[in-house]
Amino acid sequence: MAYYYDEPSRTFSEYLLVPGYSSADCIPSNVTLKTPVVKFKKGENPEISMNVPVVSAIMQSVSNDTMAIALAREGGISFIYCSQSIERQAEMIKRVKNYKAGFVSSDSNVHPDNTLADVLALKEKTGHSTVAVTDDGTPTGKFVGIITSRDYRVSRMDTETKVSEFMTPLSKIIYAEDGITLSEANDIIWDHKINVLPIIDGNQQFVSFVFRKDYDAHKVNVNELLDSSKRYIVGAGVNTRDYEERIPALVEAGVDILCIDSSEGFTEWQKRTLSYVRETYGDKVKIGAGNVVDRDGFRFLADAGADFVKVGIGGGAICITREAKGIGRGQATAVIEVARARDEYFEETGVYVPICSDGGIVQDYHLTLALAMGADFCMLGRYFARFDESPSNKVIVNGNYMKEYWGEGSARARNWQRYDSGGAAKLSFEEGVDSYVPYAGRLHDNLKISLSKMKSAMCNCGALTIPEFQQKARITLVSSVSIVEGGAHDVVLKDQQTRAVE
Ligand SMILES: NC(=O)c1ccc[n+]([C@@H]2O[C@H](COP(=O)([O-])OP(=O)(O)OC[C@H]3O[C@@H](n4cnc5c(N)ncnc54)[C@H](O)[C@@H]3O)[C@@H](O)[C@H]2O)c1
Repeated sequence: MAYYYDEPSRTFSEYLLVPGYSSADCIPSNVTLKTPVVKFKKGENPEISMNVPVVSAIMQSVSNDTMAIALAREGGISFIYCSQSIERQAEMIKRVKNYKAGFVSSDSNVHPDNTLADVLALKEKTGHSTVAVTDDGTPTGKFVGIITSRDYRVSRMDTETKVSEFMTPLSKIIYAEDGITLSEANDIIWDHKINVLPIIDGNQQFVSFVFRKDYDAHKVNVNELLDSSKRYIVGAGVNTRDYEERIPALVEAGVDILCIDSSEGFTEWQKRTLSYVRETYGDKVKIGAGNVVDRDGFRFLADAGADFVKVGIGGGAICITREAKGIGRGQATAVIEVARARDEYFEETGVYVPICSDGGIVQDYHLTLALAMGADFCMLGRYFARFDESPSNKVIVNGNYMKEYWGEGSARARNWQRYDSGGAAKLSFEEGVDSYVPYAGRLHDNLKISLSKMKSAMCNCGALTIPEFQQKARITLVSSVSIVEGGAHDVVLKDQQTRAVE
């Protein structure tokens, strides 16, 4: 006879935090959101931690190199999607690892025979007023001069004037050699009171610009997540099929952490993939696995060598696994059970295996609840898909800006042909949908607000760190009637249609 659970499985919206005592030093600016990402032994520190407890989902519409740079800048990690060719995914990883914060590859370049008219057209197109002059007009050509708005007067000059006649030549420019650190570059900018510093290699080839105005932006990102060589940390998804080719290519490209991407992690496929990593790389290559929704699944993956375990089946906004196959579990219930299993495993073995809650985050407070219930960090898809930095198109739908967002189980993602049902018969049903989400602007602005809500709630519970929060949190189930009470109620909401009476 089938096993029946005593309790229904529940989602985050069914719970609330009950505040506890907060002392005077319990203020949001004192809260740290640092959290472990990979397993560690009792008394030791994890080799990878994050400064904010969020990662972006392994999805075509969410995590590419642009998103990875933006999120690492804020202290989190993106897992670049694996539903693409190995070469393309490795290229994305390389772009993140080669990205040097503060060193900007120029998008505005001309050659000496171009004219003022060309410069003005370029400025109109890029919106940038600093133009590099290289012998071939490319961003990597031989650097011969620079043009800023101080070099020309449109009202007094013929627009056919050649660039070579009005540019500031290299002999009159302060520049620096490639290899300089950002802080050294900024010192030169300050000492010489200049706005831009060209970086040139030993052969006079142009490498990048460092701008004075970026200095403050860089300083603002106190949470940036960097490796020991000061490069951004980046993750990548892998599957349980081509791992023997894909993982070496990603490792070669410099990936910091991998995660097996699947709706269901309690499988022999995942054990084989984890064994391959341990046999080939020992503990040097970090890899998470999942997804699971119960104690047995967690223990299976922890024993198989996972560095972290991802929790959640069917909770994603674009996921229809529950409807398609009747498989899944309420996200809150899954996190609570797996967190208990993680603590029990830690007691028994002295090894702490972090868990990641994947899916089901609709409101910002759901993130806070997931952490309170024991998640070490959360993976989000829809949340990040809404931002400028996600790879998908921005479109206008019924007069509103939207971003496209599609599931990895949708036909759109699966067009990248890796899926079959394990044999000759192709999977003929979808487990994800193709959709729009409201466009929300820059990642930095949105994440700042979400995390400040989290810090504020932690303070209400008297906690300054995530582990302390998990110890102190008191969580209550709410009745359906009190959920109504929690929203705006018994008032007439004002909207754009409301007109003042003169
Ligand atoms: N988290 C969720 O709730 C959820 C739900 C649905 C889909 N998804 C996403 O959709 C995508 C597809 O998920 P999935 O579970 O279908 O992918 P999957 O690749 O893990 O599994 C697809 C099928 O292939 C089989 N399989 C896996 N490795 C194999 C191997 N080496 N040899 C033979 N057969 C093998 C599996 O048993 C399964 O039947 C993933 O990106 C996943 O994250 C997520």
